[in-house]
Amino acid sequence: MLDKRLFSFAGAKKALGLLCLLTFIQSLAIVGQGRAISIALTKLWQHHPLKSVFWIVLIFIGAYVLRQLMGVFKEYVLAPFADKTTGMLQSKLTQQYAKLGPSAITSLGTGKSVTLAVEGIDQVHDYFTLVLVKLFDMMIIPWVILAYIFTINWKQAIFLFMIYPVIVLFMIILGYAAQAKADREYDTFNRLSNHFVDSLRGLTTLKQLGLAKQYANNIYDVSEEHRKATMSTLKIAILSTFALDFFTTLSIAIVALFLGLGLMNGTMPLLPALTILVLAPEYFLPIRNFANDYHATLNGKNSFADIMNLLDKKLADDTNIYHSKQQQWQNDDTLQLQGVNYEYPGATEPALKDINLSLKGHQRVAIVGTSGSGKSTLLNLLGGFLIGDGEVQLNKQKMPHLQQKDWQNQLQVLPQRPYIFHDTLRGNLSFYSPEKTDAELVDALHTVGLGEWYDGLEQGLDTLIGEGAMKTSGGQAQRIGLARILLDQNRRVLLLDEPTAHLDIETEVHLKETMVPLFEQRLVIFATHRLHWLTEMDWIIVMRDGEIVEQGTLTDLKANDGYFVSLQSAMRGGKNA
Ligand SMILES: Nc1ncnc2c1ncn2[C@@H]1O[C@H](COP(=O)(O)OP(=O)(O)OP(=O)(O)O)[C@@H](O)[C@H]1O
Repeated sequence: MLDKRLFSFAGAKKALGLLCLLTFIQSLAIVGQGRAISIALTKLWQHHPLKSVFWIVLIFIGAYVLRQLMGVFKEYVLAPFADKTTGMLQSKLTQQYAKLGPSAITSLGTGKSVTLAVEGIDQVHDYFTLVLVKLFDMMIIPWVILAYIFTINWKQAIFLFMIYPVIVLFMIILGYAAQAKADREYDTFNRLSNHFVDSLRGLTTLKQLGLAKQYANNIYDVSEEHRKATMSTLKIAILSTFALDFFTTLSIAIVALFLGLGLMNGTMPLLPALTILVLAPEYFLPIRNFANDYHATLNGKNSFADIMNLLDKKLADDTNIYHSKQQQWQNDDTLQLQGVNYEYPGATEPALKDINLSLKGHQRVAIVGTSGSGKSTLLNLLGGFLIGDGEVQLNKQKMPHLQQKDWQNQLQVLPQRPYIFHDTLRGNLSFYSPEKTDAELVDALHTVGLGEWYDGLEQGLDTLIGEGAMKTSGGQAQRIGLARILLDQNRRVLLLDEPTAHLDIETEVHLKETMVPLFEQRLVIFATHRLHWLTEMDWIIVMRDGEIVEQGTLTDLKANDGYFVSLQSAMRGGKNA
């Protein structure tokens, strides 16, 4: 019903303690209000003058006002707690995304990650403000009322006490049914978010392939599924409201019947009978309110659980084991992997199996293999973005993984498509090296072959680029990525994940001229399909199905006449190498 992790937040105990106190005062006000109206009505029924009920009506009004005021105060207590906690959750969640890295976002789905951090947080806010109040009402108000009724007529109190678990049982059964439906609704909503974001990002590809309409139908199908899931949750919600209303009304009717019989045969005076009758609906009201809002906040409960599970995900806490002697990767520095395996969460097969390799100094290393052989996974593992098992050594120093600050501070990464942020050209070039002057940035642009393009920009380095601004071509984005590397001479380990895979051969040839000089004085690890790069490399690692099947120099591998040679002939452009 309530996630225990809620109590671990700062201020939770104080807010909940206050909520408890205010609800208790409110329950006394409810009893006072019921008692006062019953006394007033009894007096009037017994033909007392109107004047005689003046004070008691005033007490009734006072109790009523107190009850409403407590309701308002409860919101005042809870709203700041919910605002503060959800604000903190949102910032922790975005920080956690950054810490978990791109592989976690990919497995969660970009759409869901964004929805969770925006809409999910709003749902959690509703969950906090609605459910907590109703839950405390349910835990306190009925029992104060029952205790008071017990002092008036213990038999009626026992009847009300006995009927309560029956209603709770109904609520639990319907709650379980609603939870299952709401889980499906939440699932389809997340799928819809992922589909929608995916199709927006891949719109160009979809248009090019003429699949935009088919994909739109696909989104329509998922949204229909979501609509149906929402409707079936609502059906359960309405059914449960009806069932609870029916049973509570029936229980009140039974109480009224016994009270009426008691009045008729003279065993029960009017005042206590009327007091019990007025208080009986108040006794059931909190559980009805809780059940009504419970369905509305199930998505908030699911989002809260998802957010907390993400925040509870274990991060590597041993990221400071490696201490590099120098700030820069030196020619005698070494990196070794022994028996390293990696399996993606939920995968049936490991993506990397028993990896053994040894790299040294300013070596240029290529990783080759067919698609899906594990090149990117190995590169991500070497960069410390994925953590596998097995032994890793940096400069003969053993460590459990490569998510080491001192190692990662030496890395530069050039992926297939460098991300161009929605920022000025200056910001996009210099966020790794903000100390660079404009002249140095312009120099770097000329070096990577963007001089002509830059000269044509009216606003120069102040030109806004990226999404929602001036678009850059694949080749231009790749050159901007290269300029970033060029500008940061401190980092001396270069990880390249098929940086030219999406470029035409002409652009690739031009880029190659700029890239090769960057390989000087660096440890270069280059995953590639294009075999013409291999002549630039000192060492080649050949992968198949997650394993390293061969490694050596190009000459050695050719002479071996093993898997590499058949791979080479299977790949187009093999003649280049
Ligand atoms: N995020 C992921 N979750 C689950 N499995 C994954 C994930 N990324 C890759 N894999 C699987 O791991 C294996 C290795 O993938 P990887 O991307 O490392 O291959 P690759 O050699 O780089 O392929 P390509 O040349 O096509 O980029 C593949 O079977 C792939 O399906």
